[in-house]
Amino acid sequence: MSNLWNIEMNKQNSNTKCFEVLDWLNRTTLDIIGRAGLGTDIDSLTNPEAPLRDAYRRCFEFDIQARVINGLAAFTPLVRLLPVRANRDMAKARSIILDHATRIIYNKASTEEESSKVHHKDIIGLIVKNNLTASKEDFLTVETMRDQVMTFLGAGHDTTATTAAWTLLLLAKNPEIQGRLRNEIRSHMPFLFDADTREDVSKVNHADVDLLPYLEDVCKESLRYIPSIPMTVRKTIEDDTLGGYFVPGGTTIYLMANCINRLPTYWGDTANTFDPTRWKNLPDTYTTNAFMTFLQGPRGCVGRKFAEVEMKTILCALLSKYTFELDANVQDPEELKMWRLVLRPRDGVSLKVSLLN
Ligand code: HEM
Repeated sequence: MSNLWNIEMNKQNSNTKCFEVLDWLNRTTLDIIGRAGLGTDIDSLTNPEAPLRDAYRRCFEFDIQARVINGLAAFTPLVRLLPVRANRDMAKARSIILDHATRIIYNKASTEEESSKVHHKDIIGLIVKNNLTASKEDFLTVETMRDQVMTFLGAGHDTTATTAAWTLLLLAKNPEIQGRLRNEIRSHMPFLFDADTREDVSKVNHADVDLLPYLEDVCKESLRYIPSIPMTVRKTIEDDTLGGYFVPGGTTIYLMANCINRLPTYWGDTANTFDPTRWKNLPDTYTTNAFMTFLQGPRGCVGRKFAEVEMKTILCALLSKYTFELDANVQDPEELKMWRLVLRPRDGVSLKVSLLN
């Protein structure tokens, strides 16, 4: 991504340019989940109109018709049958994603013979390989594996891209936090700041983003402050009592991560402030379940560690090359938060990006 940004800057003979970073990050994380999760090159970075990227763009359309149809469909699924553009777009997007997922599985399966010899590292490669020797009960059908591919593609890129984009916005709003973070990255990974060494594989392979404590706190704080999945739904399986209220079995519960993550009851008076230092000084009222960005428990996000490492890696790569400032020509994206599967700004996140001196 940063190499492509440099090309764009060079075209304008400038060291500074405004980029809509959310779209760029979406393409980056789609390519990453393609390679790391599915062992396939999606190439949406070099080809912004790649069919898969286009399909996800359609899924997240924010125009008025899409908003009305999706809002109504939450209560009356029959609305999905109406012959309107928003439904046709969703159906087309679904068929493109299904088609890609099916092709990925068939490509993997066709190399089954060799796969027992190949050292697969991607998740689907490992699943296909495991299937070769799986017992009857553990054997996965092509349809099940295809659904896994679709889940990983869907769950595994937009969430991380949106969080990374919000983080860059928060860093642009807080230059002192951005500066402190860059200093930490410089002291742990000086090679990233030198054009001759930043892509040196032997150095990159030895770098460990989990060793940077302030980076950890910035990421956790950004994930707390703006959770990319702000709400999820569960149904109670039996009668229970919650916070003193009787809740009958079968009740639908809306879990509002964006509220819980900012409740002063747990986080104290500064709950509504973006402050990475809070993580070194949590109040006694804090509890693990006050952080609901990935949910908690056995049905929490299985990709949490992957997402955290991915986010940290992206931040190290970008902050070692650029500074980020607010784009004075656009409304503050935080004022334009909209929820459509993930909580993203209506017009994306446009930032002024400048090459570091
Ligand atoms: C910042 C990034 C991410 C956030 C905030 C996030 C958040 C979540 C949340 C809240 C859920 C539970 C949804 C529900 O049950 O209603 C979930 C589920 C899931 N996530 Fe993530 N996720 C992120 C990144 C990822 C990544 C990178 C992957 C894949 C590598 C991934 C894979 C999954 C899968 C497979 C599930 C379904 C788990 C299940 O139902 O048992 N997620 N995620």
